[in-house]
Amino acid sequence: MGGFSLNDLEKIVAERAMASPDQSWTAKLVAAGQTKAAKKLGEEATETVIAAVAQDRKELVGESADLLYHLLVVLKIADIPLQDVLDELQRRTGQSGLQEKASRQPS
Ligand SMILES: N=c1c2ncn([C@@H]3O[C@H](COP(=O)(O)OP(=O)(O)OP(=O)(O)O)[C@@H](O)[C@H]3O)c2ncn1[C@@H]1O[C@H](COP(=O)(O)O)[C@@H](O)[C@H]1O
Repeated sequence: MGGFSLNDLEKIVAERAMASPDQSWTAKLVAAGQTKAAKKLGEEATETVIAAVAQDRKELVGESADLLYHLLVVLKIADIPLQDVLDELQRRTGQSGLQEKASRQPS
C-alpha cells in the first residue's frame, strides 16, 4: 500500500471535480460551494479530534483520511495548489514551532 501520496489524491480530486454531481461526492461538494465544503471539513476535523481523544487508532486513521480528502476539496475550490501548502511547510522547516511562537507579538 506504499507510494500513494497527497499529490495523487489532489489529481483525483481535480479530475472528479469535473464529473457529474450525481456520480461523484467531490463534484457534489464543488457544486455546493465553499461554505458547504468547509463545513464538511470542520465536521471531519471534529470527528478526528474525538477519535484522537478516545485513543481509537482505527477511527483516527479513518477520520484523518476523511479530513485530508476534504481539505484537498476545500483547497481545490479556493484554487490553491497543494504545493503552496507544502512550500509553506518547507519554509517553516528551518525554525522550531516554539521559536516561531516566541517571535510573534504578544496578543
Ligand atoms: N477519499 C475520499 C473520501 N473520503 C470520504 N469521502 C466521502 O465523504 C462523504 C462524507 O463523509 P461522511 O463520513 O460525513 O459521510 P456521511 O455521514 O454519509 O455524510 P453526509 O451525507 O451525512 O453529509 C462520504 O460520501 C464519503 O464517501 C470521500 N469521497 C471521495 N474520496 C476520494 O475521491 C475519489 C473520487 O470520489 P468521487 O468524487 O465520489 O467519485 C475516491 O475514489 C476517493 O479516492
